[in-house]
Amino acid sequence: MTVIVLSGPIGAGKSSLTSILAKYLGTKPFYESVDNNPVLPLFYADPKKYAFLLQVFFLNTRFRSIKDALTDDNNVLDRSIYEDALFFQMNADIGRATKEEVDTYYELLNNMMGELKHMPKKNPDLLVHIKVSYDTMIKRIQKRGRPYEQLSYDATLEDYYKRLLRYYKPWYEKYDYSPKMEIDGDKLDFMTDDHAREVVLDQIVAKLKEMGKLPNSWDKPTDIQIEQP
Ligand SMILES: Nc1ncnc2c1ncn2[C@@H]1O[C@H](COP(=O)(O)OP(=O)(O)OP(=O)(O)O)[C@@H](O)[C@H]1O
Ligand SMILES: Nc1nc(=O)c2ncn([C@H]3C[C@H](O)[C@@H](CO)O3)c2[nH]1
Repeated sequence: MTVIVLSGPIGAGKSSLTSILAKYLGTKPFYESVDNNPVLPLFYADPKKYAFLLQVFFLNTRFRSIKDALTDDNNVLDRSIYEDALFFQMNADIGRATKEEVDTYYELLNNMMGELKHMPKKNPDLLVHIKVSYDTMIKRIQKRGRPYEQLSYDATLEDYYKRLLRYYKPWYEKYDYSPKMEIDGDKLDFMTDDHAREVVLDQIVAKLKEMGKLPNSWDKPTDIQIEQP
């Protein structure tokens, strides 16, 4: 059983790479709740009011996914519980949560992380982090087109996104729940460039091999269908 988690800023390409990887490795993809998330549009309209509620929503869905993913089978998750505190801490730092909300959040998070220690598998096998610059992030956010994420919807999102990128660097450096590797999301256009996609998949397979974590049943597929969103 092999569990891979993706990480990276908004629009970095996590869902896209999750789908590609799941097809390539023949594993099961788990996606973050976005289009079926009733709190996300409320948060972008009024971040101060909804930051805590959104975080509890995500924490709950991420906890369910990682619990399922660590229980059986080979899985790929497009973002995991390990990035949850990064988002909430950043929102708290810019005044979007009260002290009571911050304290309650961290108690809940610690409680949930404690539960993972009792799972058949305690940690993922590999974290694949997609690193992107601000320019790439914005291009991808525009390409995907969720209205409430656009700078035209709220000009203060520029600061929010730039800040998010600053929080990711130390977060990735500190992450130690599993082995990790970084993909250059600026250079490797794995959605439209076949060669770039092969480079990315080769890098991930090489890392899994080196760790002895490539599923035994795996055969390199000759072709995989890429769904353009
Ligand atoms: N490497 C890439 N090259 C070119 N386009 C990409 C790449 N990665 C993602 N995209 C495009 O950028 C957009 C955002 O990608 P995706 O939804 O996978 O990001 P994400 O990291 O899952 O975002 P979020 O954090 O918001 O869930 C999509 O339109 C996708 O097709
Ligand atoms: N505040 C906040 N906390 C989170 O844990 C979190 N995780 C994701 N998101 C937002 C980013 C994208 O708009 C969209 C898809 O990733 O959801 C979050 N927002």
